[in-house]
Amino acid sequence: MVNEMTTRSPALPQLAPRDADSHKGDYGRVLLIGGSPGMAGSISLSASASIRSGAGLVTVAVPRRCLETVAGYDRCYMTVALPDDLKGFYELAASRVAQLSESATVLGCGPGMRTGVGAEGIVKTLCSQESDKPLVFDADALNCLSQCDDWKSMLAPRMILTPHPGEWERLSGVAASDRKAQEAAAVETGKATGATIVLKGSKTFVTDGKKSVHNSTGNPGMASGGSGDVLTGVLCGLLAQGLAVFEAAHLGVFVHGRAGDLAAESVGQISLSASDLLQHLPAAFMSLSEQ
Ligand SMILES: NC(=O)C1=CN([C@@H]2O[C@H](COP(=O)(O)OP(=O)(O)OC[C@H]3O[C@@H](n4cnc5c(N)ncnc54)[C@H](OP(=O)(O)O)[C@@H]3O)[C@@H](O)[C@H]2O)[C@@H](O)CC1
Ligand SMILES: Nc1ncnc2c1ncn2[C@@H]1O[C@H](COP(=O)(O)OP(=O)(O)O)[C@@H](O)[C@H]1O
Ligand SMILES: [Mg+2]
Repeated sequence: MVNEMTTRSPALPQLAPRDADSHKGDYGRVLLIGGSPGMAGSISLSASASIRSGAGLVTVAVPRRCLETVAGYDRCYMTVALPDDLKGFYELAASRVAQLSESATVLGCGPGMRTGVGAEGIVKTLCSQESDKPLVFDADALNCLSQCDDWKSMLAPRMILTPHPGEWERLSGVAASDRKAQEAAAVETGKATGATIVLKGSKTFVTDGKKSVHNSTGNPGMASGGSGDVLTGVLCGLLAQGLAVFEAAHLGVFVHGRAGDLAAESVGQISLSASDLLQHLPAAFMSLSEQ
C-alpha cells in the first residue's frame, strides 16, 4: 500500500511564460536514443512529441539502418546514425552516445531500441555518467536495466523511469496484476534512489518516494501502440525547458492525458492513434492556462 503519511500530493506545476527575446538555446537540447528496423516510428513519435512540448532543439540518434526512415517522418528534428548490426545498436554505439550526450541538456532512451549488447552498453554508459542532466528511461532501456542485478544502484535523482505494468514487473519483480503492490514498489524505489517513477496505466502514478500523485487525465482510447513513446518525448521537452524532474513527470502525464482526451473528442476513442496525441498536444498545452 502507498503510505499517504509518507508521501504528499503536490499542485500541478506550470511552465513559465517565455521571455520575448528568448531563443531556441534557452529551451534545451534533447538527445533521444532508440529505434530499430521495424520500430523506427517509436523514437520518431518521442522526438516529435519533444518538439511539440517546447524543446528548443531535438536530435534523434538511431541505428544507421533506420536513419533515412526516421529522418523522413518529421523535418523539425535532427538525426544522427549510430553503429548498428541487424539486431539494432552495435557495441560501438555506446561511446558515440557518450560523445553526443556532452552537448545535450536532456537525454531520453529506449523506445523501439530492442535489447542486446549494444543497447545494454548505451544504458550502462548513460547511467555511469557523472552528470546532473535529466535522463528519461522508457521501454527497452527499462528492459536492459532489468538485465542488471544491481539496477537500483544505477539509478539517480536526475532520472525518470516510465514503465508500463509489464515493464515494472520485469524490473521490480512485482506482478502487473497487483497494482497496489506495484505502486508501493515504485514509492520504495523512489525513496531508495531519488529517481522518479512514472508507473503508467489508466491512472498513471508518479512518485519520487517523497511526493506522489495519481494522474486524472487520459482515456482508454490511448490504449494504442505508441502512446507511451509520445509520453517519453513530452517529458524530455518539459525537462528541456527547466522543469525539475518530479515536476516534469507530474505535468507531463497530465498534459499527455489531456491531449488524449482532446483527441478522443475529435476522432473518438476507437480511432485514436499516437499520431492524434501529437496533433492534440498544442491544444493540451494551451488548455493549461485555463487550469
Ligand atoms: N510504432 C512503433 O514502432 C512502436 C514500438 N513499440 C516498441 O515496442 C517495444 C515493445 O514494447 P511493448 O510495450 O509493446 O511490449 P513489452 O515490453 O513486451 O510489454 C508487453 C508485456 O507487458 C505486459 N503488460 C502488463 N500490463 C501492461 C500494460 N498495462 N500495458 C502494456 N503491457 C502490459 C503485457 O501483458 P499482456 O498484454 O500479454 O497482458 C506483455 O506481456 C518497445 O521497444 C516499444 O518502444 C511500442 O511502443 C508500440 C509502437
Ligand atoms: N485505459 C487507459 N486510460 C488512460 N491512459 C491509458 C490507458 N491505456 C493506456 N494509457 C496510456 O497510454 C500510454 C501507454 O504506454 P505504453 O504501454 O508504454 O505504450 P507504447 O509502448 O505502445 O508506446 C501510457 O501513458 C498510459 O498511461
Ligand atoms: Mg512503451
